[in-house]
Amino acid sequence: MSWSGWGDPAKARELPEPVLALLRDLLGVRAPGTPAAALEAVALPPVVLPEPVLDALAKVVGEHNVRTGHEERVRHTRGKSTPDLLRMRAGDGSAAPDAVVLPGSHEEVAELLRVCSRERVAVVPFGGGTSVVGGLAPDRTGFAGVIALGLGRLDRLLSVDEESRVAAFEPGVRAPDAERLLAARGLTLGHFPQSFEYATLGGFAAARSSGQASAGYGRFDDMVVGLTLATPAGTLELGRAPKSAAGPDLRQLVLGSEGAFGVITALRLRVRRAPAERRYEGWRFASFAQGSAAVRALAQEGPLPTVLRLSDETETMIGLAKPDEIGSGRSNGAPGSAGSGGAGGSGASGGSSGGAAGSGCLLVAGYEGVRVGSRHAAASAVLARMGGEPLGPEPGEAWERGRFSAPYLRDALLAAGATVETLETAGFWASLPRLYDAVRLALLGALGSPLVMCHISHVYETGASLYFTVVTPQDADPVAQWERAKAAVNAAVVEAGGTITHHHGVGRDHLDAYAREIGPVGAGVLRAVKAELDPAGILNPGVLVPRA
Ligand SMILES: Cc1cc2nc3c(=O)[nH]c(=O)nc-3n(C[C@H](O)[C@H](O)[C@H](O)COP(=O)(O)OP(=O)(O)OC[C@H]3O[C@@H](n4cnc5c(N)ncnc54)[C@H](O)[C@@H]3O)c2cc1C
Repeated sequence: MSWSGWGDPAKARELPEPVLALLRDLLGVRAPGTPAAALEAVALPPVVLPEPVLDALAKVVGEHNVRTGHEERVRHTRGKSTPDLLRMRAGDGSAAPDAVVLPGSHEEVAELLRVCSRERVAVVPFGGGTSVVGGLAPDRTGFAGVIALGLGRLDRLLSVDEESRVAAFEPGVRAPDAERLLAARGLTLGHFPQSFEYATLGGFAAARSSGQASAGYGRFDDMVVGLTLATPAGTLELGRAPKSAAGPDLRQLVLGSEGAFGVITALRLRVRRAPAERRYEGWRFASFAQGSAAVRALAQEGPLPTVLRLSDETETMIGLAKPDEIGSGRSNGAPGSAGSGGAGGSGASGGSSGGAAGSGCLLVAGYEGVRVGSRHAAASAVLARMGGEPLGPEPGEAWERGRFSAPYLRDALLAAGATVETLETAGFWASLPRLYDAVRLALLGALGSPLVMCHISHVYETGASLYFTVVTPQDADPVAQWERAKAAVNAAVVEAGGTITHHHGVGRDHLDAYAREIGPVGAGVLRAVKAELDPAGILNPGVLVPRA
């Protein structure tokens, strides 16, 4: 993983000329961004953890598994939000941990938590490091130091109960490895977030992740049937049965706990048969409102495809649903041109022309697993009844090919002088149009005339999430510029009655808005749980739990 950007450096992407022209002509991006500092030049604070404490940690995990080297600390500094990347590119490593500690078992995690509670060392559970909400940069005030608890050594598939369709994993297993291990038995989790290449199972549970195929496989929290949580107060073992009436479901207290209540050291996950058949395709709707009504009809009346994604007019026009094709020539050239959105041009192979070039909204529907033919036929009838125009397989297959590509564009955009960031929320169907308008207006108010794109890709009978991508020229202080925009959006989401996050989590970036969302009683409940499980307050301080 690139330390100052996203993903495998070998897959880094240059911006093609049409995209540079778009940045110049449409957005007014004039100057390139500051080039990324060299890794050796990142300024880190001195290691303040006293030697005896480092020795005590080494006694638990072995000397080799307590790392204080420059590169190791840089690679465990912050997550992968755009402000995180802007700070890292500028050589600002001020949030670095003093040490990276790598436990190899539940018992070692439990013992580390005891040592750290005693020595007042803050502990940041670190999975794939892909947090986009400031979940890996704790408030170190009052602590003797901070360690990143790297979970990469806890990377085993523990067991598979094929009869119950439950697989047990350690938390540091990355998503591609989980899929590979399950595929060997003909199984799948079906969890494919855009951070798939690097994020871990423990991180998915801790942040209540939701993947691109959530319509078919559910959110990650739907997949978790059991958990083991190491806390300073002892171990919590949860999940004796799929469902239970034995009081409140404490699993829900661990899901989304973002490392603030304990460290997830094992997960038992519902798995499914790997799909034998897959079918992806595109549809065109005249407007986002018309497409939303169609998506709602599928969510409420069924049948739901496995993947369902509706881009608004701007996202369709830019072609973000098919990032692999931006500027590649495969999509008729320039983003914003007819074919790039898939609503009209080249995407029409196998279907009708899709109407006016570049107009309307692209819907991608993917069907996987069993009864693909009959589900496709029934869902297609609903989409056609709701005004959809079939575009054939190409736009859907193009989306599937490029589904993990978009984050690689972000680094090139930052280097070119544009800030690009994503925001997400969710609400009930009846409030969704108001939420959509509120977020867009907040962004326009804060940033002037940014490019704002949106899609719906997680749907429920009662509502859906809205996922925005924003591109704007960087000013002299792009971090402060983005923080102003983010504060405006957070306020607008709360005001419009949406939730502050559908799947990215709370971290530090959403903490104030989250406190408003749950109110003083809710915040008090979280503080009480934290006080019980983590009396010394060492676990990810400043993340998730609102201060009194
Ligand atoms: C380019 C990009 C695309 C993304 N796309 C999606 C998407 O499509 N859907 C989505 O849901 N999210 C997405 N995310 C957000 C992110 O990938 C998720 O939040 C993911 O769940 C984080 O997993 P991780 O292993 O990287 O966790 P980390 O980033 O390492 O940690 C996240 C939080 O969980 C805590 N934590 C991690 N592991 C444990 C553990 N074992 N026990 C207790 N606490 C733990 C950490 O302390 C932190 O607070 C994206 C992020 C990026 C950068």
